[in-house]
Amino acid sequence: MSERSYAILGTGALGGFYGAKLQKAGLNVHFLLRSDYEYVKKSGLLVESIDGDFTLTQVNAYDDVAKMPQCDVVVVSLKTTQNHLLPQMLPPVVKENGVVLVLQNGLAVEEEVAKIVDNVTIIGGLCFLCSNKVAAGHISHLDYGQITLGEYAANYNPMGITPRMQQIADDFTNAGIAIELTEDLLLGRWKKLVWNIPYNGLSVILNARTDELMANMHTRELVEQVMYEVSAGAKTAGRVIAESFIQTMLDYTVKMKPYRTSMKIDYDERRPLEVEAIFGNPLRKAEAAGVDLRLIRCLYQQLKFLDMRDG
Ligand SMILES: NC(=O)C1=CN([C@@H]2O[C@H](COP(=O)(O)OP(=O)(O)OC[C@H]3O[C@@H](n4cnc5c(N)ncnc54)[C@H](OP(=O)(O)O)[C@@H]3O)[C@@H](O)[C@H]2O)C=CC1
Ligand SMILES: CC(C)(CO)C(=O)C(=O)O
Repeated sequence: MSERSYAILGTGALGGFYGAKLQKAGLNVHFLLRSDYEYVKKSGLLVESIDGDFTLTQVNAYDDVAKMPQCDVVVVSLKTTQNHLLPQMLPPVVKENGVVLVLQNGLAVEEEVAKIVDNVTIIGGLCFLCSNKVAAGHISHLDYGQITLGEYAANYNPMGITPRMQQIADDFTNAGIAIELTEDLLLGRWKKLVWNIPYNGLSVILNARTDELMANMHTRELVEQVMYEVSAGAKTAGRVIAESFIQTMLDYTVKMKPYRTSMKIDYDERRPLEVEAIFGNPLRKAEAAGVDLRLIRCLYQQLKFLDMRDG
């Protein structure tokens, strides 16, 4: 059994799910909560999952990072809209030579983390997970769950497969979470954006689920065009996304259960949208390389309007 301790910063749909699985497998896990703190401290966490439901009647729950022990691995699972809190949250909770594991969607979060903490390994994880928090301490895992891990280095230079990645992968695998390792985190992040940019954006702008976007020939074509533009964005960072990958993402979504994307759920719940991490950062990176991603800019501008008006 691994001796590594884990801190989960943001016990929601994703952090609550993976953190609960790690604790169930016997790891020492510490959960930071906000509105659910009192409930979870008293009653624990319930995970309803396609892989089998389970309850953790006792969890280490905290409402303040200052009360948490320093941990070997700190999982960042807040929405990126809360990342302005990371400079206060991360330093007290991560051990010297520990790991910060960023499991959020979007681009360039690892760069932000690197400005906040020294002497730590930063690993990014691309999560193919469909999970929602449906009530206090109650997570509903609907589909998938695989994480692709990649280690961060300055300028996103590819790091290959490192022993630290392997150790974390072992902990997650032992907890029943499927893990893939990537030698190039930046390529992994752009590949994840091939899905998130068209579906998260269009689901909000057009008030549509993934199956609706794929069933209509006009939106199906638009999704594909946006995917190709994401691939053009990746190219500005020197990363090549194969055409076959775009086809795979389209096929994967057709086969997916009709899904309300995470951004659509946030919009419907009147929560802030992760527009900057998922759309703004890729746009700015491409722009800095002299390329204007016009379709993505058009989605960005509409999402900013909706986020400011309704969020
Ligand atoms: N859900 C999914 O299936 C997937 C999510 N992702 C990504 O994972 C990240 C997390 O998303 P998700 O889990 O869905 O979001 P959630 O909103 O469900 O979870 C975030 C949690 O962070 C908590 N939180 C926010 N601010 C604080 C604070 N100051 N102190 C303590 N806790 C805080 C929230 O508490 P409160 O309950 O009070 O709001 C919430 O429970 C996002 O980047 C998302 O894009 C990626 C792939 C799939
Ligand atoms: C790809 C998917 C559906 C699950 O990982 C997702 O990232 C999202 O809804 O934001």
